[in-house]
Amino acid sequence: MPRLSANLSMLFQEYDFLDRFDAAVRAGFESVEYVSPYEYPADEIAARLERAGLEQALFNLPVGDWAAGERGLAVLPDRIDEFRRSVDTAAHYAQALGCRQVNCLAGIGPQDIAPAELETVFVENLRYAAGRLGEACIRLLIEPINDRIDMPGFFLTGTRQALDIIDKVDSDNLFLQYDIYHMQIMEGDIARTIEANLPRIGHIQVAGHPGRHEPDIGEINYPFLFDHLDQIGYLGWVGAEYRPRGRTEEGLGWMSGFGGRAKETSNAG
Ligand SMILES: O=C(O)C(=O)[C@H](O)CO
Ligand SMILES: [Mg+2]
Repeated sequence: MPRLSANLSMLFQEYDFLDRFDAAVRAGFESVEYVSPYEYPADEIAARLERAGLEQALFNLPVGDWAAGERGLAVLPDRIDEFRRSVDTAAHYAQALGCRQVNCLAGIGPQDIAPAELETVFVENLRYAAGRLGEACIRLLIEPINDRIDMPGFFLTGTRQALDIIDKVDSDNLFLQYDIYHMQIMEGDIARTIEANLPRIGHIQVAGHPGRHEPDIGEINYPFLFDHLDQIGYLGWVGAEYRPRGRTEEGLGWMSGFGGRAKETSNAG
């Protein structure tokens, strides 16, 4: 069974944000992740992590004005200075939280700017950020996200596109964040894609589809995929990034259930 990280932007919303850390460890998670730590002082979050004995698996670079619909700054030609400052902010938080990797959301590009121009901005921003974060021993990740349901207009939507961009950036500090839920919607072929790109994958996330609920609801065979991750030697975190159907604690049966079911699968084979 891979090591699990609780995504506190989606799980445990029954609690105030800072109380979600204790809830996560009570439920059996070893680490946490979330969209944004920046609303809280870094030392306050660090104290919650330490008290709970949790690792900080990941968070995002500042994403812009989320409530206004922004989903990252990295492709926006008129926000390059802000993007660069945001990298410093993320490095400060990552160091305070002992976090070894951060995810850069590409963003939603203005419709009147050609994709090729957005990509040029993205590549240059990523090259800057990968270098700056590398100096602090923090890995940079990019995550393709589905633009069919969750983020219409999002710039980065597929594995091939992400790997091409990583190649163009040409840094040894830029990795893929592979969110199985998004990639099931956009392209499928999950197990083979992960295996083929294992050294380039820095983080994996899970949710059921359709609905983005618990991983044991829907069409994706997570018992098989978790077993596969163990067999191919994936050593990173698997982030539980889903919208619980009810109270978070009541839907956590998958955490123990998958270990047993995955073992049965391999015994049967
Ligand atoms: O939406 C997702 O899948 C993400 O992981 C983004 O980084 C938002 O947290
Ligand atoms: Mg994700």
